[in-house]
Amino acid sequence: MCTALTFNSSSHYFGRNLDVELSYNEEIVITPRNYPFHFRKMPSATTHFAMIGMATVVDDYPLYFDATNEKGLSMAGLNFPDNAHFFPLHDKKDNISPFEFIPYILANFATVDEARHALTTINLVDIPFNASLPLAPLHWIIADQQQAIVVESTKDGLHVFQNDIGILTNNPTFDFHRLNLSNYRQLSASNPTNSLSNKIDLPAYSRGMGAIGLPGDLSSASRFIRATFMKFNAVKPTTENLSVSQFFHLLQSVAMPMGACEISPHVYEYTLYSSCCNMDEGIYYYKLYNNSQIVAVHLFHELIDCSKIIRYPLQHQQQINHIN
Ligand SMILES: C[C@H](CCC(=O)NCCS(=O)(=O)O)[C@H]1CC[C@H]2[C@@H]3[C@H](O)C[C@@H]4C[C@H](O)CC[C@]4(C)[C@H]3C[C@H](O)[C@]12C
Repeated sequence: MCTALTFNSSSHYFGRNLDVELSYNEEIVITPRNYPFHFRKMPSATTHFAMIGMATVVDDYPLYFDATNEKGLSMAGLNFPDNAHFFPLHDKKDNISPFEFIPYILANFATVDEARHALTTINLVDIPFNASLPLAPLHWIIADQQQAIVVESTKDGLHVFQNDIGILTNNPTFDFHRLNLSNYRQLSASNPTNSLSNKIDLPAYSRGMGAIGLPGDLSSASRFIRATFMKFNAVKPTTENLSVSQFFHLLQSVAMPMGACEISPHVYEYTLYSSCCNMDEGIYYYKLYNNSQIVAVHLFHELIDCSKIIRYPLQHQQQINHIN
């Protein structure tokens, strides 16, 4: 499972947990402005916005999981199995394959409004990258510094939802998660008063009782609720380091320790990485399951006018600060 979220504090932040049972040899990849994106059914983009994100590189092509472009527009793909449906070629539409979707949107657009407009003519076409990398059944969150949307291509067509929560998890469809939130409207960060009965003495024996009923399990429905509760109650720090730290705490509240989610005997889904991208400064921070140190890669520290992708392998070594 996965969880993506936006958070505005000292800057604007976008990130996600990638929860899965295996690695795809992902790394941090910067695609500079002059890297030629050759789309299967659309004209190539030879100059475009630069972007930074997590991707698997195959045949010099960045297969992004999530990324942010130089304007701050950000996008992440999350599993949407059984619901995701991609269509045959449509000769009156802009045919984009799911693996091209993040590059296409981030290469061409600066804002969610621009992306939303482009989506009116996009057909997510069922062309896989190659025979060994089939279509990934995803839905996507697209966010800028002001707003977010969700894109879901299902059997009945392409749906674009305004996402006023700025959170996405997995199945079922986004409209379910949005409505399901109403079931939790009684949750509170402060201790509740006794509204059960004024005839019974019900002492608040602990702090945190306003969150009794907050689902603690790992299902996508529960992670959506938990991430929303944490995000909307989160204090907004005023410095970069504290904001990044706060962001990773929000993601940690919906992360998966290895062993808690068994998908087949002795195979576990776990949080491979957590990311937090500063959308204003183009800084991609990440943590790995076995390296809790925050690593940062800066888009604007590179020559973003060049034409070759720039790759930073993930730093898997745990960094422990032994102080005696
Ligand atoms: C499995 C990942 C999503 C994680 C997630 O949401 N898990 C939830 C599990 S579930 O709710 O319980 O089903 C997705 C996110 C991005 C995906 C990758 C990106 O789309 C890039 C390429 C696309 C190719 O078509 C397939 C390989 C791939 C490299 C994808 C592999 C895999 O499907 C990824 C890594």
